[in-house]
Amino acid sequence: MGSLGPYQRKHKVSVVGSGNWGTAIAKIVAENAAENSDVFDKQVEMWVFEEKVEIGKDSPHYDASVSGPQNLTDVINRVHENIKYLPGVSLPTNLHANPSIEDAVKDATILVFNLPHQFILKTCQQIQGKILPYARGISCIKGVDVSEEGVSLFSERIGKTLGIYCGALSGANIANEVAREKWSETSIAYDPPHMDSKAATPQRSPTSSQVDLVQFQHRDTSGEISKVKLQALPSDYPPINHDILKTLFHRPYFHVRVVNDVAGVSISGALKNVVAIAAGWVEGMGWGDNAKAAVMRVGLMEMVRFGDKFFGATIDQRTFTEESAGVADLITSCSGGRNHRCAKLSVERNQPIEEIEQSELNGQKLQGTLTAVEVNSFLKKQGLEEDFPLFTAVYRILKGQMKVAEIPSYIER
Ligand SMILES: NC(=O)C1=CN([C@@H]2O[C@H](COP(=O)(O)OP(=O)(O)OC[C@H]3O[C@@H](n4cnc5c(N)ncnc54)[C@H](O)[C@@H]3O)[C@@H](O)[C@H]2O)C=CC1
Ligand SMILES: O=C(CO)COP(=O)(O)O
Repeated sequence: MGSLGPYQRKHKVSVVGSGNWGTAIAKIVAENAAENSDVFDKQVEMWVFEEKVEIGKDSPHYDASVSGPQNLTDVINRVHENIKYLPGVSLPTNLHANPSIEDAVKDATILVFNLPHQFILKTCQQIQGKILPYARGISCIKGVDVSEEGVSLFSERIGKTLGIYCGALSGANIANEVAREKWSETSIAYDPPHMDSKAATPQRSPTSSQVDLVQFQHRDTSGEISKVKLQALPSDYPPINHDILKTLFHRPYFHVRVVNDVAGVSISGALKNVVAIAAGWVEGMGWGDNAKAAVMRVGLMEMVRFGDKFFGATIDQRTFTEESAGVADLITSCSGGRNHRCAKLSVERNQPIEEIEQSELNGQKLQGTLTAVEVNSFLKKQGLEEDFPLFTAVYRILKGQMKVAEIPSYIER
């Protein structure tokens, strides 16, 4: 992409998270930052939750002069590979692994959040008041923030916690495939309040101190309406809009469609993980593809019903069928995802899925197990468990209150 116009400042991009998907997305944005150095600062920061790693003698990265466990960040910056969470994939040299979250985010105008959902709110609290007030975010997290009281989108929780606008990215994107540059599609949802489109004209008067009070569109089922002071992006930066997000995320092997439906993109990404667990169990039973297709059919219906019931006013139902974040993600997750794989192994080995997660994933985290429990606590409080029989069955099987063999009769009721 060529120059975006007469802007004097470049966007600085930071990725918060460095797991399997966190690192794959960081690779993508670092590649694009390097290729679009008129718009983006070349160096991309990636915050790493620091830990020690050992490099075995049989590894190509073994260095006899360095003995014992090493910091993961030091290893990533030395060998340009995340040997723990994305082994075997070379990372661009302009991607910098940073163990300090405050340092990693302090100058960023675009923050990409990519962590297992259980860690995101605590992580955001660590950087409250320490980011640029006019930064914008994209959440790649597949989960929803659910409590007995209500369901809210992580993009909105991040936005509220940090006082910024945050969109969402989700799609049929098994990280190991994307990182190896096998073609896939994704959906980015970005629909900031009108002030950002006004900021698209560099002629406008505005300074970094301009503050607009913006009422965020309410998508929280608890009924809470939040007002967030959203600061306009200074006009010497290229506007953060659909075009620039495409420039940042689209690769020849990673095709991006940018839409406005943040709720639809987020909800489908979260709920498909619950369905993928059921699909894995059914496959583990040796019941075959027809059975798995039945679980996926019912699961998709429940995803759509959930979105309609709790986010009806704001969601675009077409997202579930027309965007990568919908049915395409459901299909890939029920074939090659970790939730599916661990659930399948748990039936085959007659072992709890948490034990399989521990033994098979080397620190990566399942999202479907936690989401199933969180969604159930909300549905139970609403008296709606029976309206979502597959989600309820997944919860009950996880809790040992039902058996996988009961799924067919339970979801038919
Ligand atoms: N892996 C995949 O294929 C895809 C994952 N996603 C979604 O992306 C999100 C992030 O997933 P992954 O990057 O795959 O993570 P992951 O499953 O690889 O999780 C490991 C990450 O969690 C971090 N971590 C562990 N304890 C932590 C703590 N206390 N605080 C902060 N971080 C901690 C680890 O340092 C590591 O970076 C999830 O919501 C997932 O559903 C989305 C698309 C594809
Ligand atoms: O979201 C994914 C693919 O789009 C990956 O799903 P898993 O977390 O089950 O691997």
